[in-house]
Amino acid sequence: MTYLAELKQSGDFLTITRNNEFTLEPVNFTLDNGTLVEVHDTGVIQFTPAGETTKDIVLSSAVHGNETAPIEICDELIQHIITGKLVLAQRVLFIFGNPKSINIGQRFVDENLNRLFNGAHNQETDNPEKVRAQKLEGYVRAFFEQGGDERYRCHYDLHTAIRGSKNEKFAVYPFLHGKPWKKSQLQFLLSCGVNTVLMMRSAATTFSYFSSYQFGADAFTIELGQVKPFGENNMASFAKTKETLKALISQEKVEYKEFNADEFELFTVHRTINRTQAEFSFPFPDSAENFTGFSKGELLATDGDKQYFAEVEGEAIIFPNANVALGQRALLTVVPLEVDENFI
Ligand SMILES: O=C(O)CCC(=O)N[C@@H](CCC(=O)O)C(=O)O
Ligand SMILES: [Zn+2]
Repeated sequence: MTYLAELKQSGDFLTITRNNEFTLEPVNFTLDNGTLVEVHDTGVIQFTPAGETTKDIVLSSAVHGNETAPIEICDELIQHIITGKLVLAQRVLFIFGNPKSINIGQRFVDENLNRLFNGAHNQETDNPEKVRAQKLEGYVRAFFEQGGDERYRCHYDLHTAIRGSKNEKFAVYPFLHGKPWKKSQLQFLLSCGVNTVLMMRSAATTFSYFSSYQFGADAFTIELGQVKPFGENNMASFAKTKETLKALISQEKVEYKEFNADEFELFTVHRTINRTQAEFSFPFPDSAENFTGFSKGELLATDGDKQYFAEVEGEAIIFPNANVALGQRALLTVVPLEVDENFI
């Protein structure tokens, strides 16, 4: 096996993944501490500690290849696990989503991988991202099903945003179909340095929605800052996230501080604006940050002949992107949300 010795010695699964953009022969081996290591495919590595575990945890990064900070965080965790510096107490599946897009330093190669989950890859024409989405769904399904449905499940899909954000770190809570939002998850996020959460109001084809909807996992898309090339991330700004993730995977039980609504900024989606026309534009510059609020009546976007104006005072913009494919989300707008009986 060509890469096995290298993996055992360095733990550098990221480089092995980058050197094998589309496939990698599966291998497995056991660490001195008894943890079983299983490489299922390029970018997909599973760890099963020898002792009793209670949680099945998925940590994904590189669903967008140019979002390097999450890749660096997961790379370090994987290396520490394989070299024995970090001893796991829980089952963990790490995923580097789109290896080729890491290598070309782009969000995606042919198509945005994070619009292809929950079956959305089942379209007539194939491309590598559709194939990958289908395979990743299979690995996540096998991982959760192998654990069994009595166990605790979570999936944190780590990203960085294209624009700067007034609230630097924030998370997207996928639509729960009426189930309550969990304060304990907000406490986990706060411990990661994330105090801002957007509650989605509809089904999606994102990776986090897939794990939430199909497997009842506590799942989030977590935006950890702004996109930067490798080597340009200020890793100090990710220290809390890294420590919290380490604790999650290496401890039997983690205690977070008591919930206090005042420590959070919560938002709910007001609406989604899709690009339907080739001529699509925003009236604000690329420097306009996520969470910038608009006054009622101000122009938000122009899609062909249709203009969208802010419907409520303070309607704030998230993920504006005029370059998305036709039919895709070009902008989310959000409004504040108070903690009420829908939180448990
Ligand atoms: O900054 C941007 O415009 C996009 C950052 C990003 O990749 N965000 C995710 C959010 C996924 C979700 O809605 O849960 C995405 O657009 O895929
Ligand atoms: Zn992303």
